[in-house]
Amino acid sequence: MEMNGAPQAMNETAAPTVEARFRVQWPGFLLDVDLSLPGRGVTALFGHSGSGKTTLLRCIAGLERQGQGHLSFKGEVWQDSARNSFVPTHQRPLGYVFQEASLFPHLSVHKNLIYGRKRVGGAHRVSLEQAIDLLGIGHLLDRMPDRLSGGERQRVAIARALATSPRLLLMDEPLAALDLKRKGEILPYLERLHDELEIPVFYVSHSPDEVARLADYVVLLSEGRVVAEGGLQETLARLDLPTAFSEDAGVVIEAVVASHDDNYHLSRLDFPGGNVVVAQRKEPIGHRLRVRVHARDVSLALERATGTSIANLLPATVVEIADADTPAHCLVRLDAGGTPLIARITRRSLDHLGVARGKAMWAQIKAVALLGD
Ligand SMILES: Nc1ncnc2c1ncn2[C@@H]1O[C@H](COP(=O)(O)OP(=O)(O)OP(=O)(O)O)[C@@H](O)[C@H]1O
Repeated sequence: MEMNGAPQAMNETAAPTVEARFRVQWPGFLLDVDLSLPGRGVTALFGHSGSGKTTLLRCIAGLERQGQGHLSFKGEVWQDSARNSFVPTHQRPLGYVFQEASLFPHLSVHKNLIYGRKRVGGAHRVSLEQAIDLLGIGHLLDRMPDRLSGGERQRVAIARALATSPRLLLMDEPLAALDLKRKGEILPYLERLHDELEIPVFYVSHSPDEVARLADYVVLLSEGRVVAEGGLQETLARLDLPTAFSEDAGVVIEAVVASHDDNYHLSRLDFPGGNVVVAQRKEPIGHRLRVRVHARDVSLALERATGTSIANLLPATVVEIADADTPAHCLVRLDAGGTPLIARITRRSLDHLGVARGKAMWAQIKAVALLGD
């Protein structure tokens, strides 16, 4: 199980306000999508390398003119190929953050930020101070870009994109060029953006961890097509998607810190359908957290086990059984009082326990790992 300070809106799927239809043909590749995306929160564009994530983001930015497309943002039409209308990139109110921060090398951090800001003129929805504060770069303003670490450079690039007061923020694997440690440093800032700004973010990633941590809505792409789209929790719990076959298969639960046990250094996190006890958290009672439960860390029992060191037992009903990545295993989707869980168990256990749809069982969450601490 993994957890982090959570974005708040995981289960709220706002009315679709970004309508995107594109058909772009490259030699040997066709992007063909028809999407209705939420106009708030973080939408992850997720898929393997070459699935078309960047091409889709570039289409939304107006950087791909060839091909057919229709794009409307909150009722404003940015592209309608059938009517030959196309709002050029520089007139679209968007910020774009690339894998590698592209700062002007001859300008200080502060001047880089000001430069981006000048471009938009009047309407400033995000103040410069707010952008600096959100990304924690106040102490870096006088530095030149070549004196920044990779993570700091990327934070400046994100602040610069924000300083342009975008109505839509596009991020193309903003953490891809960073090592694990730097990624860990930047993720909390991205979470803050999510929590504190109203700007919708389209976030390209092929990292299940990043998606679990940041996204509210997920678009799964494969070979230029949309394989699935929907709220994060429902989409991760689907057994018919390639995500279910990966090492990282599992669900995300939104929980609330319910109590702390100072004696044993534990905290209890509540969610619809139950609770889990984890190593003590620093967040106050009432704080919302995202909890990631990997399928490989969930086992099943017929009865509530006693005399075991396993603490986290939840009553759950079997909803669906599907193949897993090896013939020896299968995936079982469970409903724990409204919260979906996936267990990866052996076929032998499946038969042995008589696991079947509708059966009431106990799910045991075996391992607890924390993400983002
Ligand atoms: N300008 C272009 N001309 C020709 N082919 C292109 C062009 N841009 C992208 N492609 C091809 O389109 C396909 C999708 O590429 P895209 O970069 O959108 O995928 P991706 O999912 O973002 O991949 P990655 O995760 O590796 O960045 C790839 O096969 C790529 O080679």
